[in-house]
Amino acid sequence: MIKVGIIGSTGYAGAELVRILTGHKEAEIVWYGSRSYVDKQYADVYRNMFQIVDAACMDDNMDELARQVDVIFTATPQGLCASLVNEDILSKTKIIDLSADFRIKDVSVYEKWYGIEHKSPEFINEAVYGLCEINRDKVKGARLVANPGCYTTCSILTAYPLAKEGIIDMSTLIVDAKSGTSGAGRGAKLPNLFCEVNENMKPYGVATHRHTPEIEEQLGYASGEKVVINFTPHLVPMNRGILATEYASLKKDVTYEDVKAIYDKYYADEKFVRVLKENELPETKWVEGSNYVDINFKIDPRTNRIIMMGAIDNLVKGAAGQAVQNMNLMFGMDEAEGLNLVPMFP
Ligand SMILES: NC(=O)C1=CN([C@@H]2O[C@H](COP(=O)(O)OP(=O)(O)OC[C@H]3O[C@@H](n4cnc5c(N)ncnc54)[C@H](OP(=O)(O)O)[C@@H]3O)[C@@H](O)[C@H]2O)C=CC1
Ligand SMILES: CC(=O)N[C@@H](CCC(=O)OP(=O)(O)O)C(=O)O
Repeated sequence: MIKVGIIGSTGYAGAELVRILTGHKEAEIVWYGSRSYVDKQYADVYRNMFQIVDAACMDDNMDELARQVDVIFTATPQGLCASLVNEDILSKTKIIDLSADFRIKDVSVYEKWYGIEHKSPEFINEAVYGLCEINRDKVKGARLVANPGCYTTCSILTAYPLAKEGIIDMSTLIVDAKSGTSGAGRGAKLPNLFCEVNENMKPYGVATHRHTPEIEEQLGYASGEKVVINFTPHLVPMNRGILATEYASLKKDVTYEDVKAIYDKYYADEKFVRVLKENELPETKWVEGSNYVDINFKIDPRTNRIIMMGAIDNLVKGAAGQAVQNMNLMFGMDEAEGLNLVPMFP
């Protein structure tokens, strides 16, 4: 049994980790980390866990945690993991960080977009960007995994095969994405109150959202060129789900069959990526509660553009599910263990 500690177990991403790991055959949570609920029963913080989790929340003592567990998930605000990690801790345990601290290789880019000083830049190079479908082999040997962001997971996986095969003009790429409100976490924030979100749809972070450089960096590796995109996120009145719609000009004359063959080349054997049938478009409802990414595309011959679409559950493939997928790879377990979550409907 792998012993697991979660720092930030009381946030939305942490709670999703608890839900998924509760059903994992080879992992056991021994540390429910919290800042605000120390000594309180976890099942009193999240009552869906009544009679399922019998443990109290514990202080975020990283040194003690590193001695006790095989892997630590940090599901905490930006900057926290970077302020805790050091060589001693990494020599005792592995870390999967759900925040952005180790996702961006250029520390000055991180500091500019996040507006904070990076406290342990010496570990950035070592960290593996944990997008399993793309970096599987590197994840297997990692001590420190940077779990990708929710918008980024969806946006990158949706465009990756076409960027990699060079059939789209990367300078024309536009990513328009919508997220449910759980993406913003459990902390009370005025823009996320019921009356502000319900019956409403709003863009935010336009031209400034911190996921922009993460998408640009990863699609830059795929295409082999510097990528600069427009990324526009929107908040929509749903609990969970991300839908990314991406537009790019085609560099070649291609048919539906050509593009489908490219997606199949990369994803036909991927358990968690479902390239849909022709004319069936991704919807957040069909992936809710699961680790799937649903992807499809449409060629628009009038504009010579391709429209790529992807849907995920932000808390599962966009956070906790992907983190568990990374853990499975790091410990040589079945990559899908704990993740055989059938999407819920309605
Ligand atoms: N929500 C999502 O869909 C996604 C989130 N993420 C990332 O996951 C991380 C967690 O996000 P999310 O769960 O949404 O956020 P929440 O606000 O819901 O939870 C934050 C968690 O961090 C803990 N925490 C806050 N401040 C501190 C601190 N100074 N020291 C220790 N613990 C602290 C909180 O503890 P307590 O409540 O006990 O005070 C809580 O458990 C973030 O980095 C986020 O960007 C990534 C992908 C998707
Ligand atoms: C709806 C909403 O507010 N979503 C969050 C993204 C959550 C996420 O993936 O965040 P990290 O990259 O920090 O891990 C946001 O836009 O900031």
